[in-house]
Amino acid sequence: MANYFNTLPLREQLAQLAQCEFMNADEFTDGVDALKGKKLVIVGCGAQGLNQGLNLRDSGLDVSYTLRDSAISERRQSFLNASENGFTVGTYQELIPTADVVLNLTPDKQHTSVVNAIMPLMKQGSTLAYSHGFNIVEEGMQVRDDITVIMVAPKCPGSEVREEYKRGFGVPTLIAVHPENDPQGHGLAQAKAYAAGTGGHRAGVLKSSFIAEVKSDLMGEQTILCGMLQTGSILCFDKMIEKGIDAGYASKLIQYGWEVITEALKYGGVTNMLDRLSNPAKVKAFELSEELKQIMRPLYNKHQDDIIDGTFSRTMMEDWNNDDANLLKWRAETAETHFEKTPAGNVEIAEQEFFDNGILMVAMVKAGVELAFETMTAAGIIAESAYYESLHETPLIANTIARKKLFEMNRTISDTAEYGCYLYNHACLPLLQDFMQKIDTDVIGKGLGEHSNQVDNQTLIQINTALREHPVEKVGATLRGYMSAMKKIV
Ligand SMILES: NC(=O)C1=CN([C@@H]2O[C@H](COP(=O)(O)OP(=O)(O)OC[C@H]3O[C@@H](n4cnc5c(N)ncnc54)[C@H](OP(=O)(O)O)[C@@H]3O)[C@@H](O)[C@H]2O)C=CC1
Ligand SMILES: CC[C@](O)(C(C)=O)C(=O)O
Ligand SMILES: [Mg+2]
Ligand SMILES: [Mg+2]
Repeated sequence: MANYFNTLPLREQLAQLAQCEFMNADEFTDGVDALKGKKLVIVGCGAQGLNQGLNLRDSGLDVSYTLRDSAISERRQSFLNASENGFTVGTYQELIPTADVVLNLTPDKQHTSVVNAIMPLMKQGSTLAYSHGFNIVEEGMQVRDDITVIMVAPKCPGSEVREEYKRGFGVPTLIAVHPENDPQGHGLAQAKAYAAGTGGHRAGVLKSSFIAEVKSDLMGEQTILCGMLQTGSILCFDKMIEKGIDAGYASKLIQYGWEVITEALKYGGVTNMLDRLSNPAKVKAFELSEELKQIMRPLYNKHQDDIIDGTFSRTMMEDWNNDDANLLKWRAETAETHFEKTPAGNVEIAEQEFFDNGILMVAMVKAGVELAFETMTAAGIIAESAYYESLHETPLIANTIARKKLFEMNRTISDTAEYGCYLYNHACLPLLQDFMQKIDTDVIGKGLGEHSNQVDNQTLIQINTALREHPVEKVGATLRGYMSAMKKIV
């Protein structure tokens, strides 16, 4: 199989990268109708599988699960997830031939073998759905001509897909139809109904392409969403220990700090996050983030370039073929970091203190969000999609660190995201070594304290303007506006 993106002529690559359109709420008036009465069979019952299935069933659709034989006979967690929630569970032979739509929600690494196993069993004219386009775009999976191939990709971890649905809302979702596999022309109607069934239509749906989804999703997860938070956690923690800050305090400041800081991002973007700081702290955070952006820009460009030309996927697939040797080694190394091994202390940290004593963390989030957004849009990804993959999803990933540190983040995200996260971390740690030499506890651990509260008017005006004028803030304001308007309707 060849990398599908690399087989396309340049103009087609560019057209598909730029394919992304925010859909109006009135395009979802039919709700789940296109899938009503159809049999949906989900392969895999993990992070996305379980949570999407629960939402789809609550939306009135007929959902069951198929698992590999060993998962059923050994009553593994995926079997328990499905059966204890009252779903029918069966083997591929039992359920795939009955399915109108097969939702492939197994890890990306398994897609080729899973699709090769289920395809011969699939009904004539049925549909194969994905939540990430890696298999189609990077591996060039060829699907039988009579089968429709769609994607419904929630822009968040599986746990949030369910939590938002239970709140009567949903999560922003990207949908697509593979142009090579839409024999009956109903791919879009089915993808819309599937997105509505998960609740995604209440938060905002982007009509996009498999290619745009893959090239933006990989970029977001490797850089700001997971990589930057991992690197930032390790560097900030080690610096505080080096400077004599209590280990329990340092551990708590970071473990919960990302969540508190990025909550401000969720409500009012980078501007609001920096507005939570005093004026001198804001100036400091801005200056640090500008320096960070300059140092890290080549790394962000490299990640995007390697994703676009297929270098990243080739490298990761080599690791797949080597029994995940690197992934497993890097996972074990992460578990051994000082940050990961130091429990959060039993100390009270007030909400504002996370900002005041975490100026460097604020600077890292700002730098990472803006760089990821700038790099994606420079590569042809549309601003709305780049926003979801940089700013929007950062708080959702930060929540996972608050639960159980980097272990929880890397457990919750896909294996593909975890691999890319470590790759970024290994490159970024040495890159920031000199920068970190100059860092002291005024920006991480203790705050600016009683230092002069004076700022230069012109400097402050320039900083506020730069913050508010950044393109991620413009598109963010519009998209957050849609989300809150839609939330009120529910
Ligand atoms: N994690 C996330 O939040 C997000 C994931 N996605 C995408 O969703 C898809 C699913 O990812 P995710 O939910 O993380 O996956 P998980 O790792 O959580 O999936 C695990 C499930 O897949 C099954 N499985 C594993 N290997 C095989 C195999 N060889 N054959 C059959 N079943 C297998 C497991 O069953 P068993 O018990 O047999 O091992 C289990 O039910 C991916 O394409 C991912 O990119 C998209 C957005 C976010
Ligand atoms: C963290 C990245 C993600 O793409 C996601 C949760 O959206 C993944 O692959 O896990
Ligand atoms: Mg994603
Ligand atoms: Mg992903």
